[in-house]
Amino acid sequence: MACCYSPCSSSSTTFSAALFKHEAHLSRKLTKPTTTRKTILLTHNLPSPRPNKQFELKSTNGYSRNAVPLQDGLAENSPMKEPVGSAVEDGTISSSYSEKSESTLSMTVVGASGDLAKKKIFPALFALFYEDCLPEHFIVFGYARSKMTDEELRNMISKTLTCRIDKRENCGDKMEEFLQRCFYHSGQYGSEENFSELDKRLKEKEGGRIPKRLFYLSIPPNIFVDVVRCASRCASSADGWTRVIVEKPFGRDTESSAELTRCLKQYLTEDQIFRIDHYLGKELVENLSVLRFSNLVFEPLWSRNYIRNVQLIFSEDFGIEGRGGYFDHYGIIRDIMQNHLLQILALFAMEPPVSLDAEDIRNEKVKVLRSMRPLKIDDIVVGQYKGHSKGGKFYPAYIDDPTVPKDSITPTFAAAALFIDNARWDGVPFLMKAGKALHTTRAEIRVQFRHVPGNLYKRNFGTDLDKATNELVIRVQPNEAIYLKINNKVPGLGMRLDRSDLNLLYKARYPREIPDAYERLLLDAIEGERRLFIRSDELDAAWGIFTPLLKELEEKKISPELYPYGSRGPVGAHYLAAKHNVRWGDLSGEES
Ligand SMILES: NC(=O)C1=CN([C@@H]2O[C@H](COP(=O)(O)OP(=O)(O)OC[C@H]3O[C@@H](n4cnc5c(N)ncnc54)[C@H](OP(=O)(O)O)[C@@H]3O)[C@@H](O)[C@H]2O)C=CC1
Ligand SMILES: O=C1O[C@H](COP(=O)(O)O)[C@@H](O)[C@H](O)[C@H]1O
Repeated sequence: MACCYSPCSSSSTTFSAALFKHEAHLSRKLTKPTTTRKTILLTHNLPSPRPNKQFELKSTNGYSRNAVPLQDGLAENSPMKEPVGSAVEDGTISSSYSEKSESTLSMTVVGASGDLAKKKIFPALFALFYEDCLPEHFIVFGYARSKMTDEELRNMISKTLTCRIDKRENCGDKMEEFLQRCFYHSGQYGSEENFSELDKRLKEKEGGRIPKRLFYLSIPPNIFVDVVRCASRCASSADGWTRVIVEKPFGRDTESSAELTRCLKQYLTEDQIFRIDHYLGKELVENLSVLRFSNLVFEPLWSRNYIRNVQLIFSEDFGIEGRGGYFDHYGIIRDIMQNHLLQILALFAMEPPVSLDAEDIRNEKVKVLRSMRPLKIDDIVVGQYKGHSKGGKFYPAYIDDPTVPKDSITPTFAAAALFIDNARWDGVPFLMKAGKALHTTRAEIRVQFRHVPGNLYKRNFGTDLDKATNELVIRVQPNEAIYLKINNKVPGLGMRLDRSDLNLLYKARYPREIPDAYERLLLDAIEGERRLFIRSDELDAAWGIFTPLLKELEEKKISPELYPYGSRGPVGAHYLAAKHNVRWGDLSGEES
């Protein structure tokens, strides 16, 4: 496939040299993990020369925020050879330590006029500001081609900012304060001149403080590399750090993803790249490891010995609604399965990591992904929604959308059976199902346990023993919950058994608003915490599972099974599950 990104430029030797140097440094770092941890502990115990509110915060992995390594890949000419404010191993403090409070955070949302920026990024930044999670000195720049003044940007984003339902004090004042820190610069995505102008404006606002610059690429993927080239050459931080959050899609297959990574790495080092998968920022996905590794009752059951199958289910009750320009080129397998559902699967199935350090966790995720069998055509069912009338209303087919070609065979639904060929999971089907325009909107993990051996109450269950097995449901959204289906005696003199739920319903137990996934992820990127971002080898392993299948589907032009808008999806999904002796938990009729 031809490179869809702009050709890497002539000065790449300089960057490659920097990259080489940095990778050498990184590999030293990776082979000496204890050094990093020692540094963290030392940093923990250091008195802060000046109180800084950042020092009171906790990063999302539970470490003190300043315990998270701030060290990033440094550009060739950067004078910053040690992270600002870091402690060295003998307990001394680097000379620039006291300057830390004199640094400033500059966030540039590239593609600020777009849907994601308005819907998610600006509101998440405001929520962080509202919760006092941003440093004292910060600014937010919007960048896009659309012409807008600072005031017009503020106007635009003010429409989507909200205060937490449970915390409304000073909402208006806080919003105004936040908006005053927001600015806009209009420019082309591939223009170094325009990025130099942005740099100038950033510097004006940074007021001589050490800049920590975060760029969020909220733009179509074909311009990622252009932006990274311009930002790294003309608007990166000379003496602080520069990080780039990259939105999906990270390519369409193994080759294009590797090419994207190769092109990005002409200008950035791996640890400057924050590949976002917003499902990793969701509360219940974040809780998965806590559930597994901090409760004795779950982890011992977490294997082929007790688990019959695992189901990862995503559904939306609306269709593509004008996003066909993007979606038709990718389809549901790339849009949801290869990233969101596979990331959940990796966290679910990985071995216990050595620690909560980003690299320890990501190493385990890579291992489990690499143990997975590449998908075959027999392991998948694809579907596409068709028009349907209900209650006097007509719901259009996928191909009725003006942004979709009339003869499109892009799947809007897929169900797949995946297998992990390792000792823990040998033979356990991991079923995935993802679809648009279905009967409900939901994302959940269902764990179906094996039958109780020699069950004394067998005759109380009738013939369908599957129905009597325990099922653990982790409902990611909506109505976050964790519940365990158990068998219970119905109170009374007889011996009648009943299916009941041990139910942890979040809104009942934790009556406060759950932060949006983007808040957690932005905060982590600001803090340099990489645990919830995708490393390049992880991405490569993920594509390895799906690429052969995606190619075969496209080469053979496999037609999707049509299903009515608002239905439960194609019947083929049931046959696929049945082939592996599985019944979809969400369709059992007793779902909560
Ligand atoms: N929207 C969502 O819910 C989600 C989006 N994403 C990803 O986030 C990124 C941004 O998404 P979204 O905001 O929806 O995208 P948009 O299509 O809204 O694009 C964002 C901005 O990029 C500019 N742009 C759009 N098309 C082009 C083009 N062909 N060439 C150059 N510039 C263009 C426009 O700004 P201007 O014309 O002013 O320059 C636009 O406002 C994408 O990578 C997407 O895949 C990921 C998950 C969910
Ligand atoms: O990444 C994507 O996610 C959304 C669903 O996200 P959610 O947080 O609302 O569940 C999906 O609609 C979109 O197609 C996809 O690109």
